[in-house]
Formats: sequence, C-alpha cells, structure tokens
Amino acid sequence: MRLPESQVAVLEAADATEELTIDQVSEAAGVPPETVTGAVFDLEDAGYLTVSTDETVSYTVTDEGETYADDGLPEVRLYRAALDAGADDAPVSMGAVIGQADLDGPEVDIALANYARKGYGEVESGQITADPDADPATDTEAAALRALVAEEGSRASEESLDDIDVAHEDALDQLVRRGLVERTERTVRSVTLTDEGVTLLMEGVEVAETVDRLTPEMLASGEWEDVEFAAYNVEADAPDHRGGKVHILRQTAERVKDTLVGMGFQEMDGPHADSEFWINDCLFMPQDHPARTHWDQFALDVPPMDDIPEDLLDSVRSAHLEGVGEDGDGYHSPWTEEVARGVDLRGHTTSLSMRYLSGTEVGELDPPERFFSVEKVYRNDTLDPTHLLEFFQIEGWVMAEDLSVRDLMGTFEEFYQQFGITDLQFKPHYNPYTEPSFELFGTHPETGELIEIGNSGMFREEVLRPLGVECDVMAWGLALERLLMLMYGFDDIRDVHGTLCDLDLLRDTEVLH
Ligand SMILES: N[C@@H](Cc1ccccc1)C(=O)O
Repeated sequence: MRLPESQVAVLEAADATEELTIDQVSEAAGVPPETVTGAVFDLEDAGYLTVSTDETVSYTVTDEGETYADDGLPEVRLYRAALDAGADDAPVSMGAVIGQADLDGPEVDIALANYARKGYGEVESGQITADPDADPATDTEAAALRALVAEEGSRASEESLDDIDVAHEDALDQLVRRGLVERTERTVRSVTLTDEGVTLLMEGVEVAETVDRLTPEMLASGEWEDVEFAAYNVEADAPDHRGGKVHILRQTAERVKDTLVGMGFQEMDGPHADSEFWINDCLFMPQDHPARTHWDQFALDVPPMDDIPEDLLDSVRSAHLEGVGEDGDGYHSPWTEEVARGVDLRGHTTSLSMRYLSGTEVGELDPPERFFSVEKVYRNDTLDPTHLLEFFQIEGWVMAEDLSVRDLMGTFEEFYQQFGITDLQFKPHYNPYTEPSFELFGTHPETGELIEIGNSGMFREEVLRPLGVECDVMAWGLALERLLMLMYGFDDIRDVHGTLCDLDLLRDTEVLH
C-alpha cells in the first residue's frame, strides 16, 4: 500500500492501545500539527484511525495575579488592616486603614470594588467596617489563585483544580473577570490505530511520492502527467490567522453609500465643527430652544465663524423674528448674530443639508435633486446601550415639486428593504424644522423590541424660504448604528464602539454587498 508521506508518518507514530494527541503524534512523527491533523482526517476516513475529541479548559495566572498570589488580594489586605484598626468594633476612617494595608494606586480601587461584594464589611462616607465573621482563609478566589500558582508553570487543568478542592466555577470566573487569570479553551483530538490500521502496518506501507503544487517546470517538461497530486483536506484544522479588516460600521457605511448612490443620490461633505447658524438657526430652532444648550450640544471655545453669507444671515434672522409668508409669525424671543456665529460640534448632519440647500456648496440647485451623507455627529447624551456621545447619521433629502409624505415613506421602504428590513413603522413626531414629521421604527431581530431608527419630515417654509428654496424638500436623519443592530442582532451599541466592543462580533460579522 502506498500512502502520502505525512499519512505514513502518522500511522507509524500512532498506537493501537494508547490514545495519542495530535501534538504527541506531531512530535513523534516530526511533522507539524496542521499536517498531522490533515493526515489524521484522511486516515480516519479510510478507516485506519479513530479520532476522539476532548474540549479542555486551562487557566494561566497573569502577572497581576502572580503579584496578588504573593502579597494577598487587595481586599484581603484591606480586611486585615481594618481588623487591626478595630473596624470590627466600630467604623474606622478609610484613609488610615488604606495606609496600613499598604495599598497603592489602582489597588485601592480594586480593594474597594471587591470588599463589600465578598462580605468583608462595608465602606460608606469615608468610614470602613469589618465583619468579624468574615474569614480570608475561606476566600475562594484567593484559594483558587494560590492553587493555580502552585501548579507547575502556573498552568492547571480543570481536573487538577478539582483535586485541590477549590474549583468553584464562580471563583475562577471572578478571577478571569478581574484579569488575574486567563482562560483558554482548546479542542484536543486524540488518535488510536484501528484493527485495519494495525493490519495495514503489518502488511507494510510505502511512501507515495505526491506533489502538492503544480510548477511551470512540470508543465513545460510534461512531468505533470505522471506525478500523483496530494489531495487538499479543506476540513483540516488550521491555525487562526486574524488579519486587520475594515470595521463593520465602516463597511456598512460604505454599503449605505452605494445603496443611496444607486438610488440617484449625490454625497454631501462638510465640517464636523460648524457654526450654530448652520446647525440650528437655519433649521428654525429658536436660540433659546432647550436642545441648544450645553446639556445637548458640545460648544467649542474657538473664534466665531465669520464666513456666513450676509444675505442668508439676514433672511434667517428675519424668519426667526418675523416669520415667513403673509401669515407668518416669528418666535418672540431674542436672536443674536453672536449666538449664530458660535461654533459647536454638529449634533446632526442636517447642517450639511442646510449648506447644500442654500446654494453655498454646489451652487443653485435645479429640482429634482437628491443628496445624502453618512457622517459622524456628536451629542452630549448619557451613555447607555443605545446612546453614545458620537454616532453616524445617514442624512438625506430630496428636492422636487409636489412631494408628499407618501414619497418619504416609499423612499424609506425602498432603502431599508435593501438591508432586509421590511417591517418599518412610522410615528408622528415634532421637529421645529419639519411639518409633518415622523419617526421610524424597526423591530430588533433578537429582542423583538421596537427601536427608533430615524427621524424625518418635510422641511417647513420657515426653513426653505430663507435658503431661497421654492419647491418641496423631504428630509431625514437615520442612525447607522441602529441599522447595524437590526442587521446583525446585537443590542448594545457599545458592542461596536469603544473599549467594551465585542471583538468576536467585529471579527466574525460579514457585511455583504
Ligand atoms: N436632524 C434630525 C433628523 C432630521 C433631518 C432632516 C429632517 C428631519 C429630521 C435628527 O438629528 O434627529
């Protein structure tokens, strides 16, 4: 029997009675583990080997963990110092106890974060108490850490931890969460020779000369006709290689751009830090509107913007003070150029729509016109699963004669359908700059919750006339991150942004065009 070299090496290294892991076979046969794995699958298919699979978990103590294994966990040190200071009798001042516990810098926070959780006592308004019944000797985290360090080379399998009687899953989980221990999961395959395998070896196997790639020389010489090619095993385990890739948010932004370009839109571009004039005043937002305070927007301490066209400044001021049209009425509140020229981080990209609609970016517009942007905006929001201080807005507008809300709804349906979202819901809404206005909702694929994905409406006269626009304009601002949530089913925006992001989600998600 003739077999490829790697298979012969594996057969010869394997045993009929003793299970050997791929690594052991690799070492014995002098063949790399990936090659062994490939050969093992082929030999298993041919019936010469059986393969068993074992999932193993191993734990490694980190440098920080090593330090605490020597010096004691910060919370335990705090407890001992608190006892020494008599905090089991009456509350004692924190400052002195921390000094005594010899905790420095981040250790103080770590001690405080774990002290009450583990029942060592309470910390309140600078005073610390110690529970006299708490016992550091029964601290399962400390015990698990010691046991792991005691294991040779700081490595241990779950079984050996069981033996040392500290394998409380919770304690290990906590240590992992605290960054004191790293957990590694691995699939280990082991092989044994089958009877057929033994028979085959006794009958004798020879190495078949196989060729793993076709070369120009082989083609030229005609040698390719006589050689035997090795089959590729596409199921073999291979080491993971993780290259860099474009962030899924960026990839989706690109897809959104392509989609809108396909729908006949042109892209807008403009400053992230812009005057309040373009961000708010053009949008008929009164200068004393609650959204125009530092609670919502980030004002920048920079010189005022001086290149706002004078005639526009006048027409917008007049819209605010006197209103637009015969029956128009302005806001009866102050309007100053000083406020209008102040510079903010834009809270929406509707500032770009104003710049373009006013004719200052691409000149006078000739309806029908369609523009969009997919750009970052900044808001002084409270961080939570659906809000960040910055996010991407999909801004867009269509300028044409006789538009109606049906056109707007139809546009959204066409747009979202291309991302597989077909269950849009619309809710009447209020914006100072659109009438009518409505918010858009979609259903989260995992939680089933309705989530807001955008805001839209028909720009009102008070916005359009000062800009010199005579026909209708329908417009919107959609949240790119929310679209992403509906597409990929994550439910915390921090999974894709910032330090808490879900790396597996970012690595494994494929954005298809
Ligand atoms: N500026 C709005 C979106 C919007 C744009 C244009 C018209 C209507 C609404 C927002 O940020 O929520």
